[in-house]
Amino acid sequence: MIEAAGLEVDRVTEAELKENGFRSTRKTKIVCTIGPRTCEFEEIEALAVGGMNVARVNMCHGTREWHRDVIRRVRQLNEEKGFAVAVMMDTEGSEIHMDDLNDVESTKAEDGQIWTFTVRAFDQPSRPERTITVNYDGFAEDVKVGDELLVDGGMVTFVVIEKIGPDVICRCTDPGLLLPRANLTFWRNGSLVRERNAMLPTISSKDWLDIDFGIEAGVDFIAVSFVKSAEVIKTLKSYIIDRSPGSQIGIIAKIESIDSLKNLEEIIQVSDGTMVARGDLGAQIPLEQVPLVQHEVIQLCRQLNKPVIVASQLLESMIEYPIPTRAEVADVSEAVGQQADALMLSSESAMGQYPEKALAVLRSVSLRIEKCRREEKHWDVTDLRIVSSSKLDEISEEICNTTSRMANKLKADAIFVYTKTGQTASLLSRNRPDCPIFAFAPSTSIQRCLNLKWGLIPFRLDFSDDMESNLNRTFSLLKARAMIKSGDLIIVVSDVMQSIQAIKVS
Ligand SMILES: Nc1ncnc2c1ncn2[C@@H]1O[C@H](COP(=O)(O)OP(=O)(O)OP(=O)(O)O)[C@@H](O)[C@H]1O
Ligand SMILES: CC(=O)C(=O)O
Ligand SMILES: [K+]
Ligand SMILES: [Mg+2]
Repeated sequence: MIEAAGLEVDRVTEAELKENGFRSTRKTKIVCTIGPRTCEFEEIEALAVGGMNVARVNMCHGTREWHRDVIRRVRQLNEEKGFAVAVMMDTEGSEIHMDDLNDVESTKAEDGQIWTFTVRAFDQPSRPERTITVNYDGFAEDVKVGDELLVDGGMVTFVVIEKIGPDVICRCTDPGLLLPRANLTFWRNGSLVRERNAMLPTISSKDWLDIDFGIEAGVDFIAVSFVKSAEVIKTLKSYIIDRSPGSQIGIIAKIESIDSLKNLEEIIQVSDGTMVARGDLGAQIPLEQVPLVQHEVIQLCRQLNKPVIVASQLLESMIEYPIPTRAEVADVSEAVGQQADALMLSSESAMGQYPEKALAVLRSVSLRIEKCRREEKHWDVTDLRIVSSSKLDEISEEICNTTSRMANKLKADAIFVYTKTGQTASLLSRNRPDCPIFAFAPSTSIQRCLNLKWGLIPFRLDFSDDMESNLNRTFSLLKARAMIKSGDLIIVVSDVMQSIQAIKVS
């Protein structure tokens, strides 16, 4: 962390601020999935230099030791090199998937071939040819002859022709590559079958162990896969408070199960953020509905003051190619234009050939679209609903709304917010103002958590209840580092004092 008498800011952000000026600082945050292609210290560092705000580890893949090493490297990078990269752990969840194919990269299913899906486990040498083990014991009971079995939402399709005890015999009707641990859904008369498989726990026993591991390893966020209702998020939150009192771990609800859609508002309400996990979502609802759900979730999150991540296949072709397709650029532009808090790379950064180039595309598209919105004075006139539960909080909320409008009208250079919990910073971010929001928070864990939110530039700073002295100190520290200059117009708010100040830097 770069530290000058108690003021710490991300090294890359500081450089960007100086180079491009406040207004052209990127507002949309970037999450990168760390995988075999990006797990070494130098590779993670290259992503951090390229603008990664959050590193994601996916517990579907790799061992806990592997993840522990990655998390350690991110921490080390933050400490030694002045970054504030947050760590997000993503749970596996217990939806139905195939086995790891004994670690072969992929296997081809040809048109008309007969394959067996079974709940039996095999030792490597005894596995019969064209046999796939399924992780869910009730599988053979849930499916019926005539059901369609979709691998990865339709990358490969089978039809069930016979059931023999634990074995389900299928014929391939749409050939393609089977990938290790690919997700399986089954469809009857054009509808997704939700039978006993709908009762699978959102957090499996393996997930609980992973969560213990995550708490112990000090992750900043836990993303819960296949959330169906708000209950599971509440249970996890009380579990974490029990295990680790005072914990700042944020819980991200992944919207990827058809069951989550009828409980969206409650789920978002109890979570600390949401991810539109378009990969699995697109295997559970018709594809043409995925963009509509994305739009709805982004709007709802904004209303409920929660950050939202748009994930999966943003730059899928860049797994293999150094440039994206025009359609992918349009998709990224759409998510930035919708003002999602963050965009996420999956395979592109985990195992693709061009992780840094993919990151650069997200960065440049974000900057371009954000600039365009500013130039068009595309200010949001969205009526934000009141999220506070007490009158005092409602006053703070109103102050944040007014501050943002004021900053836009006065063309302020930045908003400064002194925030003990991060809440006031979040209420400002929610307004999506034109200028960047410098958020001063007392701990590095709050600083990292704020790094997921739109437009926030998180600093770590010890501050007191005396706003006058906080301001004097911050201004002189920032001026000394050429991060603000005389003549800049700054609007200041805090959760110490319910007031708005507009200050021209002298
Ligand atoms: N830790 C890891 N070890 C090995 N391979 C990994 C790891 N993390 C990711 N990958 C590879 O990158 C791919 C994309 O990662 P991603 O996190 O999107 O997973 P996914 O399998 O699509 O599941 P999810 O629905 O949770 O995103 C994976 O399918 C896997 O091949
Ligand atoms: C990210 C994720 O889990 C998905 O898109 O399915
Ligand atoms: K996962
Ligand atoms: Mg998923």
